[in-house]
Amino acid sequence: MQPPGAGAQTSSTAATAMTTSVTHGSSTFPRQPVHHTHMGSHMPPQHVQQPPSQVPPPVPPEQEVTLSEEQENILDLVRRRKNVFFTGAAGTGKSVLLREIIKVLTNMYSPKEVAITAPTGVAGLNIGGRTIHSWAGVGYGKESVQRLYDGLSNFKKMRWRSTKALIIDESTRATCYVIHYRKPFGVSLHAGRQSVRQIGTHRTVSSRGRSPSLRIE
Ligand SMILES: Nc1ncnc2c1ncn2[C@@H]1O[C@H](COP(=O)(O)OP(=O)(O)OP(=O)(O)O)[C@@H](O)[C@H]1O
Repeated sequence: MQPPGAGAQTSSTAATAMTTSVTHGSSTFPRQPVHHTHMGSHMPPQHVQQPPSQVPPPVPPEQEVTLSEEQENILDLVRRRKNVFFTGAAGTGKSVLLREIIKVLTNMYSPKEVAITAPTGVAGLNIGGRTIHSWAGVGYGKESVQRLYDGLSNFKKMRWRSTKALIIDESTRATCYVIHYRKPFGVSLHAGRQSVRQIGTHRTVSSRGRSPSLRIE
């Protein structure tokens, strides 16, 4: 699944493993190019086998992860402040990569400047975040931009303005967006350059014949 306007450009690494493409200036937010990556045909899904023993094994301490070349390439795009969309089949290492992305972003910016979100509460909790609707403070997001904006509390407006990077982890769709903001949200809203037109669910968006995904324009 790709947002509207996505083109295709083969990545320099692992030609069979993933493709990377960049969108330019369509009506889809963000306006910055978005790198689209499909992860992992070289990494087969992993099936965890439970040991036959009755005694559960001790929980190992969190270990340093050595990322695969594919994961490292995507992380590098994030380090270079590129907007990234990545997807991949189950077990291809998206969650491991996302944890590293969060570490990089919270070092690059500050933890308060990184919004970690997901379309559902459970998914949000899995990554230490919250729902995109709750973070944005827009409820179901069905109203016009102006009404949504007018309904934001000062606290929420401040949160929008101070956010430097937005992560939307659509784990149920095996996709993840990482979006850097060069301009503060609030200013952009006022300037009308980058605006929230709609934050909707699959149903509200697809019923308008657009991308079947949570979408920010
Ligand atoms: N770079 C890595 N080094 C070692 N193990 C890894 C690496 N990346 C992923 N794994 C392991 O591969 C397995 C699958 O990874 P992960 O859970 O991140 O995949 P996923 O794509 O998020 O899967 P799902 O879509 O099912 O949630 C896990 O056991 C994880 O620890």
